[in-house]
Amino acid sequence: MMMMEKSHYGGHRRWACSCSARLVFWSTILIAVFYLIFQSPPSTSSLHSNVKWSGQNWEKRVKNSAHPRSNSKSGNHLSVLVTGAAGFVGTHVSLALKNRGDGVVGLDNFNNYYDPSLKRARQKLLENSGVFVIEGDINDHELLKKLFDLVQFTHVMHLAAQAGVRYAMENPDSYVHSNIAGLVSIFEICKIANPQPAIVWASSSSVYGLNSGVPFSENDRTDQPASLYAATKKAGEEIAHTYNHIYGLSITGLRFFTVYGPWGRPDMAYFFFTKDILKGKSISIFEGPDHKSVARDFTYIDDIVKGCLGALDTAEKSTGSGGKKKKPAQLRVFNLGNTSPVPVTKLVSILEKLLKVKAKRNIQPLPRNGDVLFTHADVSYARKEFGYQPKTDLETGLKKFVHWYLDYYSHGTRKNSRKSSS
Ligand SMILES: O=C(O)[C@H]1O[C@H](OP(=O)(O)OP(=O)(O)OC[C@H]2O[C@@H](n3ccc(=O)[nH]c3=O)[C@H](O)[C@@H]2O)[C@H](O)[C@@H](O)[C@H]1O
Repeated sequence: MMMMEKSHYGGHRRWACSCSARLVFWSTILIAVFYLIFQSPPSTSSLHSNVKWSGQNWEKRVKNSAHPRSNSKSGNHLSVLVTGAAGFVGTHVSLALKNRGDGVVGLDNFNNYYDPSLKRARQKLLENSGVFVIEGDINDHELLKKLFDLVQFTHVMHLAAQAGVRYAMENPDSYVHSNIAGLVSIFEICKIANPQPAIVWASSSSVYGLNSGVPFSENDRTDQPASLYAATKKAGEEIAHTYNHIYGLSITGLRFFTVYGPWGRPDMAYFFFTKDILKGKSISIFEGPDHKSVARDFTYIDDIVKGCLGALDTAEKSTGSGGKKKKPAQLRVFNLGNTSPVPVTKLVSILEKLLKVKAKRNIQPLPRNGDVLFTHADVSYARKEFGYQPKTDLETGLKKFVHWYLDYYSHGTRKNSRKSSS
């Protein structure tokens, strides 16, 4: 009996306990839900600005980095904001500008589209050369405002973008976010800056889409893009026209043709072919209908850098102020290619020779995922305007790439087991 009573009493207490525990549990959940619904979380930008983008030290670093050397080799004394500075082209262009004495501030969001540790390594390289790279997004208006309040940039080299033609089918939003919204965000801040900087930005050879007439000239049609990537770059060129027309921004678009070289992008074929050949993994080589070879006008990074600097140096000043245009401003688009397309099969043969490893070739029909059959640049306009003349053939350029690749990744595995990305 006693036992029963005890147990009854014990049972009641357990019931009461579990009841109040449940009450506490559900009220916590309820409070959390209310909090999530009715409290807007602090914006990431303000969070960041408190932590990373303020303080005298931060401002000093920005200003120092932006300041051109008085004995600048170019004699131009540019102060350039380079977006996408920890990217492949961004790193090389930033270094070249800094080395000749121009001021450079880098901006990069270090996203994980490909191995961010490669971007961090590039950042280290830049910081060793005196280029401060700010971690932030081109869509962060508050950060851009802060930067433009601190520095009177003479130029913006806008290279931040979502790259890759095939990835657009997996993640279309990121192309709209970076290549459309991000571009508008950059134009908006430049539009209200006083004085307005001149802008040079990365368009793409992919705007030529399904065109069949070669070589591709800037005057050719660009209304048949084969990928969303290409479509966002084409849209960017139209948006550039609008900002030039309404606000007097001086804008130059550069159509890059399959840029490769040391510190390159791991999502590009020459890069992951190298990785896979070394690992003994098979590589897919695309071919066109009737076994037609697919070819690209592969362009070495040093040639592209020269083109970027040429475009910056010949960019005229913007003509607007206070958000209003005073008179017509410069609007240009240039092809920056190598002018000699090479079949992808030949690219693979060169890699085999340099790596001394036979590739396991898996020939596949070109998937309908954004790729085009061939690209080929006519660069006569860039040659005329700023003496652009590509000098590096594919074999010479790949040799330099392979040298860097082996050095970078063998050091990585030995010293800090850095993984090569895919
Ligand atoms: O000029 C540009 O505007 C673009 O250049 C670059 O695009 P692409 O020219 O397509 O380079 P990339 O992917 O290296 O493929 C190279 C070749 O390998 C073939 N390819 C590719 C993958 C594969 O598995 N097999 C294969 O044969 C493939 O069919 C192609 O023929 C940039 O990535 C892009 O961001 C943009 O800047």
